[in-house]
Amino acid sequence: MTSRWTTAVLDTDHPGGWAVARSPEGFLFDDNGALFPREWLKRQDLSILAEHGIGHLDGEPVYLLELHSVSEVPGCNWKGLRAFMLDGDHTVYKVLGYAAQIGTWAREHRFCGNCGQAMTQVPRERAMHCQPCELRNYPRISPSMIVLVTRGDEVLLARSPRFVTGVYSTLAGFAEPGESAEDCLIREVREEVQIEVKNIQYMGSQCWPFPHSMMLGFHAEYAGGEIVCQEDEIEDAQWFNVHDLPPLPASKSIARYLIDVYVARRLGHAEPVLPG
Ligand SMILES: NC(=O)C1=CN([C@@H]2O[C@H](COP(=O)(O)OP(=O)(O)OC[C@H]3O[C@@H](n4cnc5c(N)ncnc54)[C@H](O)[C@@H]3O)[C@@H](O)[C@H]2O)C=CC1
Ligand SMILES: [Mg+2]
Ligand SMILES: [Zn+2]
Repeated sequence: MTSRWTTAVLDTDHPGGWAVARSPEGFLFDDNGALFPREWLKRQDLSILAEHGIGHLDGEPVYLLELHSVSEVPGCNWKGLRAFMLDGDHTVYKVLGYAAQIGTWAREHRFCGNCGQAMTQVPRERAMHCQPCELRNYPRISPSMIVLVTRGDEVLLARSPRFVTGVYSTLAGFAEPGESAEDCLIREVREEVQIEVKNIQYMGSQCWPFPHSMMLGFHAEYAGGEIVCQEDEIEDAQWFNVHDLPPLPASKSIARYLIDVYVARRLGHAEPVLPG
């Protein structure tokens, strides 16, 4: 199956195509969604900080207008990326997730971190460049491990104080320099719940644009210890029976996929497919 959305570095001097607009309050949308005819969108009263050509959707070029501030566009509203993830077309959410990461990265790399001078976009490449020190910055991607720890019919799920009320999810955390994926997973599980794990198995990966994670998903078996929640990070953690699960994360997340695969295996049901 060919993908409907492919990323590319497009020349902003070319007219036409679709555009999305992003302000501190999220993406602009109307009854037709978040993609607007680009020439029409650029005629609206928007405070444009930068324009980026980001890829092709169904063969049509797509641009991002990154705005300084929110503005009124008749018939339109603004909403955050998470709302687009929770309802709406998954491909459009992927376009917006990519747009959000490129927009944030370019905005936060307007000046060189080494000498403080203004940086410029490298033509035909997704990079910011400082001429005096020859420094190049590329979009940031942070590897993060996410793991479902299981013990027979039970799965270990936890709550962060940041989660929606009642929702429990798998354990996750960012890799530190020098760590392997397995080292990171073992450390995160120890830090967050003081549990030891064994038989670590890689399950799949997913790009997660909150803010710029590359989630590597694993399954691991319980090897020892009693649950002790990390102060401030983990509000509650429990072993849940696969027949009696709490409210779970959003259906397209890798966290949910890891849980759904394990439950399907225990119950002998067909396994789900990881959303891209
Ligand atoms: N797609 C999914 O199903 C899920 C994704 N996640 C994502 O996994 C990632 C890691 O999860 P957390 O439990 O929040 O991580 P975590 O357990 O490592 O704690 C987060 C803290 O780590 C620090 N940190 C270290 N390295 C960082 C980096 N490169 N970028 C940002 N903060 C860094 C910050 O102080 C941050 O507050 C997040 O992006 C989160 O949104 C988490 C659960 C489910
Ligand atoms: Mg964590
Ligand atoms: Zn510099």
